Amino acid sequence: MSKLERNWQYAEQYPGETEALVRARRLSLELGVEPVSRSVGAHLSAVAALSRAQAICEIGTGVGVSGLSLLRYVDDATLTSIEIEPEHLREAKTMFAEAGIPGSRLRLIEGDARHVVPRLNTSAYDLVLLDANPLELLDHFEHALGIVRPGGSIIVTNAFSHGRVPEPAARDTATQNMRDLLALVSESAAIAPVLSPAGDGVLTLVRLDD
Ligand SMILES: C[S@@+](CC[C@H](N)C(=O)[O-])C[C@H]1O[C@@H](n2cnc3c(N)ncnc32)[C@H](O)[C@@H]1O
Repeated sequence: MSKLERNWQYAEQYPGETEALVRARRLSLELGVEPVSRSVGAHLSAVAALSRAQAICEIGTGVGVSGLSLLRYVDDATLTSIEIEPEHLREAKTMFAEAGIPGSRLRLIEGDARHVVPRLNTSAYDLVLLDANPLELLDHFEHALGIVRPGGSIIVTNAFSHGRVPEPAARDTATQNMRDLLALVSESAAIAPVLSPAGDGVLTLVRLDD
């Protein structure tokens, strides 16, 4: 194992998780839904806390690992979470309830985020997480830009597209979408981007003040 791989592995094993997170992660893996990794979850928790997020939106609820991470240190935040698969949303509801998150802090919406997000309030969210279908990434990003407030952040998971983004021979659509997004935000005067190698890559984008 190279030094970089050892660093990466150490970082993945480092964060402690709550019992609720451990339970949700186990269920997610059992159901074949890829949850955010431990270090990515810790990143989500820390960004939400650092930005004192009150209104959070996530696209791709899955079984709730990312949602529980986003809410971990922000007791007064509310989470709007959108999921297209009824079964995933049902399991996530159970995970949130078992974690003791009151229903008043959750708005769980079943539907296609490409139709749901454009109906949400504009510039209303402190933090938006994109963790859904990579083939729809550019649509989700455009809609996320509409709902995040100036000074707020958008976080994109799987920014290495399972290791393919840095691989020049990889030309599949999901990988190309991610490369297009990385290029777009690195050239934008309206966004401060940071790409972290946590998990399969986390891209954090701060929408600068207008
Ligand atoms: C990688 S999983 C999300 C995992 C979750 N964020 C977690 O860490 O526990 C992606 C999820 O996005 C959902 N999804 C895919 N396309 C979607 C869309 N257009 N709108 C809403 N959800 C979508 C999938 O059904 C799946 O549950």
